[in-house]
Amino acid sequence: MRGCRGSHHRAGQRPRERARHGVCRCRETDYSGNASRLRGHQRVRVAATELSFAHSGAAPLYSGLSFRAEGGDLVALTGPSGSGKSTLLSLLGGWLAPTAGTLEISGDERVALVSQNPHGVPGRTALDHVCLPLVAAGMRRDEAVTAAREYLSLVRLEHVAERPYRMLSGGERQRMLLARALASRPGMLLVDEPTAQLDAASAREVCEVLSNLGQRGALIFIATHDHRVVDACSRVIDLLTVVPPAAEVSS
Ligand SMILES: Nc1ncnc2c1ncn2[C@@H]1O[C@H](COP(=O)(O)OP(=O)(O)OP(=O)(O)O)[C@@H](O)[C@H]1O
Repeated sequence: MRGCRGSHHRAGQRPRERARHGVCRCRETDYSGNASRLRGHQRVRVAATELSFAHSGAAPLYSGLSFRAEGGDLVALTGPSGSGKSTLLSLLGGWLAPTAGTLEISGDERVALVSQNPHGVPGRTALDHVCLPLVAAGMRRDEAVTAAREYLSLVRLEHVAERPYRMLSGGERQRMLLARALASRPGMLLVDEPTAQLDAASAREVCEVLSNLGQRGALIFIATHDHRVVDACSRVIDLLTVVPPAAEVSS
């Protein structure tokens, strides 16, 4: 296994290429099917220093945004619509580069994104979806099935493992995609508005799952408007206060 290199995203630097579902430049060869441990990677650390970002031709979304976070943190990104929550996820994922300041990421850089609108293959089962990143990473199919069942159980979906995607509810789809993202064993998990499309009961289930995931060692950033999601998080970065001055980071 080869270690991940740390990276700086500096102002003016081209965003690096990165696969959306947690494939990094290191080789991950140790798949045992045990869903409960992170192997061979140091916990990710993120340090944003005096970060500014503006989309081309637009006013800055934030300037002077500074925060630190590391594996095990469950961080809510809050702020009104248009304050730049999804944009900050893209900066953290390396798909955008800061306009000024630095975003330093070291340790386990593997990243996975769960987007706001769940997508899946209608006829494929939940189990198939979670197996995919495991098989793609070289795991044998039978081992992948065992591991995928563990990830599904982590998000309380073992009972729908054999159900096709088209028959899953909105909340089940979100949780299944969280399980699939976790199956790629990211150091950092980026989640965009996980409860936006959900009714109260499904949103509560997703919050409970997110709260448990925070204890697994990955660094999780969640862009959200939902106070229930914020309550499930251990830290909050409020972008309301960085349009444009300084971020308020509370524990
Ligand atoms: N590619 C782009 N080019 C120019 N402007 C963009 C681009 N992407 C987003 N924006 C603008 O940047 C601002 C921040 O968008 P972003 O999606 O990050 O906000 P948000 O806080 O996640 O919003 P919401 O809560 O509504 O999802 C918005 O005004 C949006 O229109």
